[in-house]
Amino acid sequence: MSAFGDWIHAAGTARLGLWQALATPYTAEICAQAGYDWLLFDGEHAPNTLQTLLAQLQAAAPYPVHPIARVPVGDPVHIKQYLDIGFQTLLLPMVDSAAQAAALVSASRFPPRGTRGVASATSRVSRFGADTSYLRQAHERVALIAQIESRAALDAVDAIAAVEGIDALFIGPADLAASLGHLGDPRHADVQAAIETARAAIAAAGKPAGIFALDLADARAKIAQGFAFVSIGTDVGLLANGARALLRSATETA
Ligand SMILES: O=C(O)C(=O)C[C@H](O)[C@@H](O)CO
Repeated sequence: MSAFGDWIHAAGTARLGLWQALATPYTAEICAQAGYDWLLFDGEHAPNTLQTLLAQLQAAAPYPVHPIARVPVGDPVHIKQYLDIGFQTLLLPMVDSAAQAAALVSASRFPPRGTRGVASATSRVSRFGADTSYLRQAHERVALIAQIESRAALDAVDAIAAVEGIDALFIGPADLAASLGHLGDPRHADVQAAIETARAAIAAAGKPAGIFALDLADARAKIAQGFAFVSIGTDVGLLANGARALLRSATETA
């Protein structure tokens, strides 16, 4: 198992994460000191740029939390840029085949193992050249998580999980539901059955299975189901739901 997989399983319980979509270093630091095992910084569905992601990564750096970044699309450009600013673990959306997964692994590795461009003298990840071991060790430090969130990905989950260099797989219920014909209904029985099938296949391949939980009850259920790393909430949800709940409480008659 990879170093990331070892880290996931070292706790002996599910690693709990919080989704970051507010795209600000201030809220990232607030969440980083809250005690979560990992934070997901979303480059796909949040108003993030490379600069905002860098600022959030720097804000979280002093805290014992594992930063994971989701690239907007799995391509060599975003992989290269996200790794160069210092993310070591990337979540790759919409991985639908083993061939696609293998190409993404190659994009994350320096030659001769892959095709990642080299700029360690100016990159934060190698401490701007001070970490002279980075080039040799990068392929061992980088972890890639393939998102399983389509019918095609379900059909290929065994092959994707078998790809060397894919350290873990992560299920996206919203997109999976849409792909299965249940747009907006990730709790549909067909979707939940597909999620369990994928989870079992990932576990059988010896790799950690992660998932985005729909709410706290779903998070508890997914942990009990055997998911190894679970996003149990979002920063946006905490703020939006908390703001509404406070107003309701303040205006309710005693
Ligand atoms: O498909 C999903 O579900 C995910 O990948 C998680 C969502 O994208 C997350 O942004 C919450 O909506």
